[in-house]
Amino acid sequence: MGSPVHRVSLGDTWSRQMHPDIESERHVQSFDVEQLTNILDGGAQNTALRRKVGTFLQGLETEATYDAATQEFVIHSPTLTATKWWPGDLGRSATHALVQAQLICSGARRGMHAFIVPIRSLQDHTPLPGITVGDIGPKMDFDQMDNGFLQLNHVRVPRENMLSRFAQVLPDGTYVKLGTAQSNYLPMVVVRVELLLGEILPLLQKACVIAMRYSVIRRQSQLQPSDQEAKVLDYQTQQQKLFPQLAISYAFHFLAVSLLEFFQRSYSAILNRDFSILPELHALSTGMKAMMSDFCTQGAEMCRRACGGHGYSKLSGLPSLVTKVSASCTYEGENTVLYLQVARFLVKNYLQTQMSPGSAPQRSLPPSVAYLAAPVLARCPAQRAADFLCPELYTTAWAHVAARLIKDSVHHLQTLTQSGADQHEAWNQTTVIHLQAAKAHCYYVTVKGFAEALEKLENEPAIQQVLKRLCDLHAIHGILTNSGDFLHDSFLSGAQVDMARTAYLDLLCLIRKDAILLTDAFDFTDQCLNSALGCYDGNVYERLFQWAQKSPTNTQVVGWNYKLRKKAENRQRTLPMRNI
Ligand SMILES: CCCCCCC/C=C/C(=O)SCCNC(=O)CCNC(=O)[C@H](O)C(C)(C)COP(=O)(O)OP(=O)(O)OC[C@H]1O[C@@H](n2cnc3c(N)ncnc32)[C@H](O)[C@@H]1OP(=O)(O)O
Ligand SMILES: Cc1cc2nc3c(=O)[nH]c(=O)nc-3n(C[C@H](O)[C@H](O)[C@H](O)COP(=O)(O)OP(=O)(O)OC[C@H]3O[C@@H](n4cnc5c(N)ncnc54)[C@H](O)[C@@H]3O)c2cc1C
Repeated sequence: MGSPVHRVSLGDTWSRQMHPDIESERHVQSFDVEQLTNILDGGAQNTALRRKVGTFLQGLETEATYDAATQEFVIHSPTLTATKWWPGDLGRSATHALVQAQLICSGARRGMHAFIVPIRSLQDHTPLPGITVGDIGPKMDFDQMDNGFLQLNHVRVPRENMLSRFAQVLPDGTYVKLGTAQSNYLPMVVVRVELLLGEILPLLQKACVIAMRYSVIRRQSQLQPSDQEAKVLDYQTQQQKLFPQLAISYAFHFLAVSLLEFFQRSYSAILNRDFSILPELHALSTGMKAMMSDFCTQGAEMCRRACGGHGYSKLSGLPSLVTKVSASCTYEGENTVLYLQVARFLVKNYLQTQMSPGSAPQRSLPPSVAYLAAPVLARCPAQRAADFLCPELYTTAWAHVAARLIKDSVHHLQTLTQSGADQHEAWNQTTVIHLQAAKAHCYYVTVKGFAEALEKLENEPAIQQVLKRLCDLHAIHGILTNSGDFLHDSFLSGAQVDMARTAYLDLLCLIRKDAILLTDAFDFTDQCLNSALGCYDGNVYERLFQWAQKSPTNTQVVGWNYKLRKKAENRQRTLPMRNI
């Protein structure tokens, strides 16, 4: 099989021939890889477009006080701790910033609004009056990015510089609200939704590609005494490390795509000032950002460790992927804070289901939490391992656990408030339980989303079959790693957990034969992977050796040692003469 030119782009001599160990993985194809890539991209045209272009955004925050006399906003960061820290491109490059600031007009605080603020001269790029700006210094990664700090000392901008789709300040300072208080948070939703597919998920997918390809090249020990050394991917424990990461990569892909579609459908309604959909959109985008960044970080680290010593080498590309994806647990909202936003949404909706008919106008629950009102199934009906390969069974199991944990968290909250605790204190004392409930809800959403995405692939039976195995694995992996939650109220018995494990181990064997193809379908170029372990052709050791030669220790330092030695020799020769 030849090397698709869009994947193999390093142009080195090794790329011209396939390593037989990776070539054999692609010899018999149970599905069409290009077709799966097209499905992931949402069509062949999008694949072609993606191969041409991988964006991102920024935001800021402080105080903006309206001065009606001059029709300007005075933007000010009043203390050292109000200094904005972190925005990308701010350190050296940006000429303007979009500042998220607390609006103060006619003496009242109106919440967060966005303002365009010029920060550097367009003539000589020096900071404008009142602006203190610079680079924040060394970071764990993103060295190429000039993340910056910004202080604004009573900087004046015209009234027109406030973004005013959802709120306006009239010349006399009258505040006109066109949306809800929450609509000013919409930009966070937009960025979070876009980051999932644009930045966070590809980092795990790349780590999977690298670790999977390396695992069919790396041979170590024997499976049978007479055999040649086995590919490490043939070890069950290696499969257990990597296949859940592959499954999650696909689960998150389909979920992020459906979230993007939901966002696009909702966005036009929001622009037309229908905000009814915003709470669910917020909860979904926030929960998915938190869950994806958590799992992608753990998954990328698992892939790194699955590559043994070479995974620790920067030439593998894996350390950089791990440190980059780790940042996503913090930026665009720290994950604990985000999960608690989801919990707030869950509590509200659960309480809605508890309202007695007639006590308040009943509204239907948003689709993602409709399970809270579904009839309760006390026991899982599974009787054999194969029953755990039924999407309806495991989706229901996840809904059951999420609903129980949400109910439990509300119960704890209510018990504390009924015993006289202040509402905020009661919330804080139950946040660990809320966090657990929010995480279970998010897992349920991914399982349901993956299963629904597969239903739409009925015209691609081969791809549907191979992806269903990943969907099953994702759902069962979660059940096994959280088995305590499923056993807690005897929804699952110990015997049923054993059945789930049997189904899980069988799936590892089935996924093994398609593992390389499933990672090929992500369609990363060698250039984009930038990994000596993960190139399409599998020529790992040749490339590692070649790349190691380029290490400064092997080039400049040799010359440097030589110069030092020469200098020392010269000194030895000249010193005695001087002494004379
Ligand atoms: C190549 C590398 C790429 C790297 C790019 C990195 C770029 C990074 C950029 C950034 O990091 S920009 C900074 C991002 N900052 C955040 O995301 C802040 C995170 N914090 C929060 O989201 C907080 O929760 C909060 C919303 C700021 C808290 O504010 P507040 O205390 O006012 O809120 P609450 O009382 O919790 O909620 C009030 C109300 O608003 C609803 N809500 C909250 N957030 C949103 C939202 N995004 N969209 C819609 N609605 C939202 C919340 O549910 C509450 O509603 P009710 O329950 O009262 O109805
Ligand atoms: C690589 C990178 C790029 C970034 N780029 C940008 C950018 O372009 N623009 C921008 O504006 N910002 C950017 N940021 C900043 C980022 O948005 C913030 O760091 C992030 O939102 C977390 O806020 P914080 O640093 O104040 O954390 P903190 O809020 O100080 O969090 C510290 C700890 O406190 C806990 N905590 C905080 N509040 C609560 C709560 N209510 N309940 C329970 N626990 C809580 C957190 O869980 C965490 O454990 C970037 C950050 C990074 C790392």
